[in-house]
Amino acid sequence: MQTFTTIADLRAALAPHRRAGRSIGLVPTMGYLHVGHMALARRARAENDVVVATIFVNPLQFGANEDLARYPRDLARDQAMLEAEGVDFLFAPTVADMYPRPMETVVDVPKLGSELEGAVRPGHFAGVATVVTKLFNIAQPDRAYFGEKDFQQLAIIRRMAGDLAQPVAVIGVPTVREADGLACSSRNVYLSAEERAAAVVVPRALEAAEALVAAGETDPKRLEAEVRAFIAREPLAAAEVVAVRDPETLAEVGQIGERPVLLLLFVRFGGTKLLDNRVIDPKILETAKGVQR
Ligand SMILES: Nc1ncnc2c1ncn2[C@@H]1O[C@H](COP(=O)(O)OP(=O)(O)OP(=O)(O)O)[C@@H](O)[C@H]1O
Ligand SMILES: CC(C)(CO)[C@@H](O)C(=O)[O-]
Ligand code: BAL
Repeated sequence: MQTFTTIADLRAALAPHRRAGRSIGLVPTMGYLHVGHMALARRARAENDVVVATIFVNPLQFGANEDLARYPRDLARDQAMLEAEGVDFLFAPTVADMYPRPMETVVDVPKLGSELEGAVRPGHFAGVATVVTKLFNIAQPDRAYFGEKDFQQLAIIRRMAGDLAQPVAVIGVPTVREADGLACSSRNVYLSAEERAAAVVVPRALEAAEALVAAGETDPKRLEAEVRAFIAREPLAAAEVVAVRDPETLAEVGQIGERPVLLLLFVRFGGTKLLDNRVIDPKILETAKGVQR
């Protein structure tokens, strides 16, 4: 695997492959990689001739009081992990390589980007959309891979790529979890031992919600309240976002019944944010009940 830090060097490495008609898969990350990132890399490896991973802790998507300076980093370990997955090129620019002058241009998906996590982190999703557009322009991939754990981010990137006719297929990859169900996340390293043990309440809350829907809950507001109460039983957890939404549009839903719904969680443990979500399909739950009977 070759590592590049400048836009020009990555483009020069990709040019002969593009001329030869080879497909390019892109895996954008902020580094400090874990098995969730590896699932993205593996999928990209399986579906493309050339795989490019990127590691860039993007200042545009961090708020003034967020963890930009202390975001975990370990380039040597990340390189070894990507190499083991058969990634061809790593693009790991510095902030000066990526943004040689202050960015004047912003890509924003303002409606989707200002609610849920976006309401708690103003400007965050515009920073994401802007850097992802720039990464698309730099690598010009045929396919780009993003985790479903960051469900709202994936929805925003899909919408952006569609609205702007960006010539890339945006592919979502299912969430990879630790043994106890907690979604793998780079920021999990911030958790103290007590917080890590308590964090299992997040996947458990998703399971509890599914059980409530299976038992007949149809009111999204009541389900949200029940999930909030479930999380509140864990004293170290502070639920910022508990939302039942349409999985396609992220719009609010009137009733849980015919169509699948998304339950989206953003829960803080101390200063650490954890995201998780689950698509709950009442029809499948109904069928499963029938099979058990
Ligand atoms: N557990 C996971 N399973 C699948 N994909 C994941 C998982 N965690 C992260 N990803 C995806 O990897 C890509 C890069 O994410 P990022 O580098 O921010 O990692 P992260 O673990 O989500 O970090 P953070 O803890 O900062 O949110 C994103 O598309 C993200 O959705
Ligand atoms: C997509 C991304 C790499 C853009 O900086 C980041 O938001 C992430 O790691 O999810
Ligand atoms: N994984 C999403 C990137 C962020 O929280 O900044």
